Amino acid sequence: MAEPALQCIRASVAHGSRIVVHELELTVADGEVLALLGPSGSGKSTLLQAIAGFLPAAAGEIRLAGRTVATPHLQVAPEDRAVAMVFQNHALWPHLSVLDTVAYPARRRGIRRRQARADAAELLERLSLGELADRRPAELSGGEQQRVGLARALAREAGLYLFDEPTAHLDTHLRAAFQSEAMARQRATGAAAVYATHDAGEALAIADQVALIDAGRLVQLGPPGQVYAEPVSLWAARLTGPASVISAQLVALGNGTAKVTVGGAEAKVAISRQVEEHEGDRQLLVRPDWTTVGGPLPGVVLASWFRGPHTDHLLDTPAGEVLVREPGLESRPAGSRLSWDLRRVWQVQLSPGRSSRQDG
Ligand SMILES: Nc1ncnc2c1ncn2[C@@H]1O[C@H](COP(=O)(O)OP(=O)(O)OP(=O)(O)O)[C@@H](O)[C@H]1O
Repeated sequence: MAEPALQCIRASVAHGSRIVVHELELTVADGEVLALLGPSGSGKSTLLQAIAGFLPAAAGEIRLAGRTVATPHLQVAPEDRAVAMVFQNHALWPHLSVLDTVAYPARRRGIRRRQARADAAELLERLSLGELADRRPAELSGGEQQRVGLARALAREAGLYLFDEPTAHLDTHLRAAFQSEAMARQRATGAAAVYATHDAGEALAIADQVALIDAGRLVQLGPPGQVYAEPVSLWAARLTGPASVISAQLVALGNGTAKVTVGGAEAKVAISRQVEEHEGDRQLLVRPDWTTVGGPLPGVVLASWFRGPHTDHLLDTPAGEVLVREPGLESRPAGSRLSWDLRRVWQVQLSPGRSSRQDG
């Protein structure tokens, strides 16, 4: 079997004498995308810098394609690691046109000038940068410079791409274009990727595995659907999306279903096996997309937010406040009654997580 693209084995990383990444265990298979999701200051960039070779490992080991590149006694130079680091901000060479900037990685690989420029032009088109091809960095806006830097990073060939919040300053549509281009490249080349972000939607959309990082420690690791539906703590639940916690009675009915009682009314919900083991009066996690408007449960509208594809209503219910979701634009006046239904719940550990920091 092929060696994993990346293995962090109890890897710790420090800035000076301060350890900021603690004994991290991670494996990224060939072709896999791992999202590092954590609040600002949780250590995402620090970990990427250690993987890229800009920072040493304070403890443990980092392997790339089976080769040890970092231990406390070894630090293989960045240029000798087959990784491409994609930052938020890239320094561009002032004398090169956008086209030649993006053609540069291919030229370095020995590809002929005409071919390299043709490939670069195609990549620029796909990233909606075609019109800038002849300009120099001084003639670009800050956001355009950033996108050219991203294009140049994508033009590199590597076994592992490291993305450090690459879309943080991009407009929504450019963000989507960059994400789809980055993922298409990564799939086409069979490379693996580690993608650091504090945007849960982005992490869940692009990743095969999501690692939740809090204060330099791994809190949860799993496929997007699992970290979203089965967060290990309230902190993990809030990091991965909107969540309400209700106090309600839960009785398991078998076959992954249960009855939840709210103010004397009942809803039949889906549960995972872990929830079944804990039936009785519970603190239950409810995602807005696990609810529908209309149904057996009572509530009164406290506030509503139109979000484009859907409207979220905050309801006061006998089980506590719940965010309920309805497709489209629906105005429901504050104080009006709104019945609702519940399709799924998750038993949540109410400890906020390892750190006292909540949402960064
Ligand atoms: N060059 C540095 N010297 C000293 N401490 C640093 C340095 N860079 C980062 N730190 C500290 O290390 C910790 C982790 O920072 P890091 O930049 O890795 O977090 P992050 O998750 O990438 O945050 P962000 O999302 O804001 O980029 C923070 O406490 C930060 O203050």
